[in-house]
Amino acid sequence: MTVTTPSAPHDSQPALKIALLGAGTVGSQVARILTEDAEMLAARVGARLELAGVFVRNPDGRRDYQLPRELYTTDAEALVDSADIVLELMGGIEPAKSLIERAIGNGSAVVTGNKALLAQSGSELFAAAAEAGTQLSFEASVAGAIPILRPLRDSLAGDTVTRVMGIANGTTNYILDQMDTTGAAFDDALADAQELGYAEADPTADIEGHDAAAKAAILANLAFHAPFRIDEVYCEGITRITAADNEAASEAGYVIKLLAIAERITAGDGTAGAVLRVHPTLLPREHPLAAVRGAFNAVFVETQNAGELMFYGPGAGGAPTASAVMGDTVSIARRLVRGGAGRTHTPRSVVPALPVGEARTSYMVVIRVADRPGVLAAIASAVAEHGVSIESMRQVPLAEDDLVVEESDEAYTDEAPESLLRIITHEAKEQNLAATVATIKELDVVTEVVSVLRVEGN
Ligand SMILES: NC(=O)C1=CN([C@@H]2O[C@H](COP(=O)(O)OP(=O)(O)OC[C@H]3O[C@@H](n4cnc5c(N)ncnc54)[C@H](OP(=O)(O)O)[C@@H]3O)[C@@H](O)[C@H]2O)C=CC1
Ligand SMILES: N[C@@H](CC=O)C(=O)O
Ligand code: NA
Repeated sequence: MTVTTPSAPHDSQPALKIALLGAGTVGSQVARILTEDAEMLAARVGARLELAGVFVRNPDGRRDYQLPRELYTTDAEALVDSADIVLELMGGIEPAKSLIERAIGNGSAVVTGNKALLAQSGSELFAAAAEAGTQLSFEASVAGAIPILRPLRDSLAGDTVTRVMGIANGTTNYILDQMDTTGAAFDDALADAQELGYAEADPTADIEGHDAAAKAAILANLAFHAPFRIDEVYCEGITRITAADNEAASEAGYVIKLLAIAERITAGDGTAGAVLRVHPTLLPREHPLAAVRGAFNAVFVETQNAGELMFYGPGAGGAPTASAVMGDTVSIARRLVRGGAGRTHTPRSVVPALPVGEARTSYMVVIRVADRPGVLAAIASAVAEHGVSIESMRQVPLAEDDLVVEESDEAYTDEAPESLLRIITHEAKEQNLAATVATIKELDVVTEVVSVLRVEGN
């Protein structure tokens, strides 16, 4: 599609120059909105939003939404220096960080969706924007189109947020949902997510949990008004999930979701802090998060006064994310027209990140055991040894053809039939649960640890 930039609405209106860095999945949709909705935006802002240019690697590349060729440039510095508002939609750390710093140094406002950058260098960028008296907005960086960051920073600023838990990565939710509902293979579902524009340029960030971890750090930063970085987030992706995990989840009435959790806790030594964690998690099928389909996201926020809030909507995709970018852009543009200092985010609280072992959670452990007297007692004793109590234990005899009997292994004779034992623990400290699994693995009545997954929402 090729459009000519429409004649500027209301030439008498002042114009704000917009620099667009990146014209991929999200940037091309922002270009579309700036072009097709120019009249509406000008009326809403009180000034025209004039696209000064688009920085890309390949100015002759084909785009989802094609602007006139002369708007595309590889001279990022000149473009940034010409703009009132810089929209950074490139991704990656460099040159995005240097260009954002350049824009802030010029006193220009910045809008970004770059969660990887903010989770690594957000504190210094927020400080630079505050020092320059300009605005750095980033609603698109977490949960796509969902307005979650502004409510955390502003609407809930007078409350105390104690926990944030949600599905914050659309690509992995799409993959898990496709595998759960259609039996799709992992690789096929990932390829679809990439085709649909959900995945990062390098989808390893999605499937290994790094994208969700970056978002957990940003959510915690705004929820707890304290700086957090991605290297303070415990992170497990979905690539370790096995068919046995999926079978165990389904058999027990659960669904597996990749959850990002940031929670205020007090450690065993009395230190008040926060644990930030991302990992595959079992949710009861009736839990609201279990019903989140496709690339949608949903975030639960627990607070002292407002109670529990839930935010839901598209977490990925060009147009939904562009909506969040444009929300920040219009908000900034209105302030530039009206005058006044930019709204900055300067996290002042000190909330130390605590090790994941201090978190309280529960586990579902599925093991294969020899079916003989004393097995349950041995398991119960191993669990109790670490101060963990069992919520439920279910034994399922294994049919003969379920057994893979190795010739050389005398333990697997006809005299010792086996069964699957599914244990769901009560909530306990992560470190005690992990120690319990390690002890169970060593028991001679246990022939295999089939599945170990954390459980939420029981
Ligand atoms: N996709 C999504 O659903 C969401 C994405 N985001 C974030 O938004 C940002 C953009 O994502 P998305 O649009 O999907 O990414 P794409 O990979 O689709 O687009 C990236 C764009 O930036 C340009 N670009 C990248 N690196 C450079 C460079 N070194 N020099 C010049 N141009 C460069 C590319 O140019 P060229 O086209 O010439 O290669 C391309 O136009 C990322 O930070 C991402 O994490 C946030 C929320 C949702
Ligand atoms: N790759 C990300 C894009 C949005 O942040 C995701 O899948 O959520
Ligand atoms: Na958002």
